[in-house]
Amino acid sequence: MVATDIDTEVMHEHVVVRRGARSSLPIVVAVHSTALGQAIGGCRLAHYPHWRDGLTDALRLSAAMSDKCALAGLPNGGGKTVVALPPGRTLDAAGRRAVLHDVGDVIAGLAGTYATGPDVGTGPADMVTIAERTPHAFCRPVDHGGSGDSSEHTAVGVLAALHALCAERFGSADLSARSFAVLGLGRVGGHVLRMLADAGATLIAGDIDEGRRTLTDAAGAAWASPQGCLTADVDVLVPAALGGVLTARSVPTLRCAAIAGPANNQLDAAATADLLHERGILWAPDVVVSAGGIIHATAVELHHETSAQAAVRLRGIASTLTDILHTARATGSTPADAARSWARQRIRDGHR
Ligand SMILES: NC(=O)c1ccc[n+]([C@@H]2O[C@H](COP(=O)([O-])OP(=O)(O)OC[C@H]3O[C@@H](n4cnc5c(N)ncnc54)[C@H](O)[C@@H]3O)[C@@H](O)[C@H]2O)c1
Repeated sequence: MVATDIDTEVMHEHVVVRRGARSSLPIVVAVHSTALGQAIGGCRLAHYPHWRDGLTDALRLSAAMSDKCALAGLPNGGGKTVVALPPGRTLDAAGRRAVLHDVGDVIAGLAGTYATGPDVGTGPADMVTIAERTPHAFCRPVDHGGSGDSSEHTAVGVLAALHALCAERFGSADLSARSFAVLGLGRVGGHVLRMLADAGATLIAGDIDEGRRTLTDAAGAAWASPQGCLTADVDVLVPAALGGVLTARSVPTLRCAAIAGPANNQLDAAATADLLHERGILWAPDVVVSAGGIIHATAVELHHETSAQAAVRLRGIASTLTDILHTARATGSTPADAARSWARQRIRDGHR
């Protein structure tokens, strides 16, 4: 069959499914696209009912990474590693090391077409272990020559996106004039809350972990339950916990005017973008908003740029989002559709 442009949008270039030689665990590495450059995407170590569910996740997440890289203007494509742990399976230190070496061997066999980083279930220290088998592992700790934890850079990107979103939705990028509900106060959400407080914004925040209340106290924010936060009567909702928070059930309960946050995969389904659009809630696509960490890490570690050059790329999130929101407004489409078209066009151009 002759490959067409449509095929390159949906087909992965290379997918490896391997039983780890040391761990006997199923390892999936999906390389979605190298049209713009080396494919990148984190290593997910998570429980799945069946390894095929891990394969499905790897295919979906690697395709989303292609969009994320294209929208971030990175010379990279999308990939993903998934280690599918059987239900209830735990790993001791030796077992973890074994599976990370197995992952490193699979990546080493890809001749540099793909590099991995941290994701759900893995962190910078795990990248050091993978790097014992392949050089294609980034986001290692600073004392191992890497750029370390990316959450603060992700938060900087979120702030850039919030400026652009407020300018489009409210006619002013001034955050001190706006109210925000930050849902999830983990590594990224905690930074975002502090930065919004520094900008003089009015704040509500919540987390399933009551221990995070100290962060709201320090930021002068009001504490709310996760549900109270989600449905707060604020200008902007900032999803910073897990994905899937915007659904056909939750959208009718929202009282915000706009949404932008770092949480990945905020929409439970593509059609939920239409529901937000119908309600007049302006949603900033998470693939654009959450890219700060990967932009910084790849710029510094893979492309050997200075921190100053990386910072310029990071601030570019604001202009990218502005372009997407303007396109969506001009064409009457959703920001999700505008972002997808933009990304696919860049990837197609890269194939030519
Ligand atoms: N860390 C990064 O650089 C980065 C980069 C891109 C995207 N993201 C995404 O941003 C989100 C946050 O990442 P993180 O690194 O801060 O994670 P994290 O694990 O440090 O924090 C997540 C927080 O959400 C809270 N939480 C979990 N379920 C919740 C719920 N139902 N309601 C309210 N709070 C809940 C947790 O208690 C925790 O405090 C994730 O979706 C992640 O995939 C993170």
